[in-house]
Amino acid sequence: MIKRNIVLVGMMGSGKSHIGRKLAVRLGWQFVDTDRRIERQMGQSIADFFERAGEKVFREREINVLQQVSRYHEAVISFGGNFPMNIETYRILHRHGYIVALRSQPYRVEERVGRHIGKRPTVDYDNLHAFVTRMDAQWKHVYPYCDYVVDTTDYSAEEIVDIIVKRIKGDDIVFVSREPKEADGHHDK
Ligand SMILES: Nc1ncnc2c1ncn2[C@@H]1O[C@H](COP(=O)(O)OP(=O)(O)OP(=O)(O)O)[C@@H](O)[C@H]1O
Ligand SMILES: O=C(O)C1=C[C@@H](O)[C@@H](O)[C@H](O)C1
Ligand SMILES: [Mg+2]
Repeated sequence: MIKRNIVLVGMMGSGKSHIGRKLAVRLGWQFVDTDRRIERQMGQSIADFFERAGEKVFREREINVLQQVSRYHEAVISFGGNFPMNIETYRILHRHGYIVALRSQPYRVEERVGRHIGKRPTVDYDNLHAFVTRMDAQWKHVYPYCDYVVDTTDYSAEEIVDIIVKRIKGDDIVFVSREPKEADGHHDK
């Protein structure tokens, strides 16, 4: 299989941003976090942008970022936790991206998401358990379409990076190197 990049998807708090950054460092690739990119483009936090512009505009911005970054070479791309995974977005991701889904047991997601009250605009912090249970049920339908699924409940970031690196070295994937004209030099923090 020939790919250009690795995309990390999964529910909020599964560790996409945390792991993605470290995976990119390990591979010597660029790192893109769609949330951070939107925050940079809009000059405000996701929570503020979402509140001011509304969900529709936020989702359009996410799709716009998806179209920009899905063609990158040698990039680890971490998506937002509410990123609309449907047939259309899946096709765009799958064309150039090796899709790694991060999943975690709901209790761990509750623990991680509950650490930053207010950061994630659509989370119902007053009923976190029920919210995460619903999210977990929705994501279960997405995993079968992904190239690889890693459970991050009980592993450190370093261990998860090791698991992904081992998998991509053994999974008969060739990652096409970046062409100079497409390199944009941006690294998301
Ligand atoms: N394997 C792990 N071990 C310990 N802590 C972790 C691990 N993965 C993530 N975390 C912590 O959990 C929190 C949520 O992680 P992170 O922000 O990476 O999730 P995310 O999947 O990017 O969420 P979102 O979809 O909202 O962007 C962070 O505080 C992060 O440091
Ligand atoms: O809809 C939401 O509440 C969110 C959307 C994504 O960008 C997430 O990454 C963010 O943390 C929360
Ligand atoms: Mg994130």
